[in-house]
Amino acid sequence: MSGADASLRDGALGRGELTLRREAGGLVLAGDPARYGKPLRVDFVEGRAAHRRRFGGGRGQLVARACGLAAGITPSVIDATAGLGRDAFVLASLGAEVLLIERVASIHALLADGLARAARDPETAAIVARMHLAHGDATHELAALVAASTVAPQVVHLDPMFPHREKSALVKKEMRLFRELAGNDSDAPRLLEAALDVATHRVVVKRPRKAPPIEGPAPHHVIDGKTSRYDLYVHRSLKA
Ligand SMILES: C[S@@+](CC[C@H](N)C(=O)[O-])C[C@H]1O[C@@H](n2cnc3c(N)ncnc32)[C@H](O)[C@@H]1O
Repeated sequence: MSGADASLRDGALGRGELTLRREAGGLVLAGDPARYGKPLRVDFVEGRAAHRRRFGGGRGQLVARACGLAAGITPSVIDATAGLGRDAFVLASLGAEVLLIERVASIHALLADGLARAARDPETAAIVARMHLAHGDATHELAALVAASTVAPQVVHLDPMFPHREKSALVKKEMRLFRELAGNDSDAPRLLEAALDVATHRVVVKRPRKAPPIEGPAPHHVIDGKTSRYDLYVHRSLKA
């Protein structure tokens, strides 16, 4: 699906297979549970995000190392494939200013709702104050979206969708819902080009461990994790 089709990406909503509705705990995206599993919502206050914030391993976490967070170094980051904001929240928890860009309107709406709820909670308010959300297609508008924000593009973080990246049935259902909305992000090579143009220091790309790098220039470094890895494209080193 090309970036020009971004307005069609919420097609599953248009076909009535998925609905976006407000519940007591916030905005949820829901469909037939047999096909899509549990409704999707963004929650930075409780659950997985809270657990990771409290016990997650700080700057030793894969995403933090890939983005260059180290003792005395906290770069600003553009997360050009924001999704549910999990990676961005980890980076913001560690002190980074992050611009999150998401092109799918319903996913952007879930994120905006999750950020607004987290802004009202004393435990997460300071963290989400560092998270700045934009709606747009980073493949086509990255330079303009970055220029309109206050976040410097020292590091651009990319995590495009990749087919069959997770094994468990539970995650597969969540991924199915996501894929219905986002497609396979087949324009990732052009997104990488756009990211390399705006990043002042590095572009980092999250991939499933065994997947090939995104088509284009070869990464300079690779950081391997248990299930995923990061390909690093380095313009210049980050300094304290
Ligand atoms: C695998 S998910 C990212 C998950 C995210 N890293 C997280 O921690 O929740 C990929 C997301 O990037 C979005 N996306 C992909 N290409 C994009 C682009 N060119 N501009 C904006 N968003 C994009 C997709 O719509 C999808 O929501």
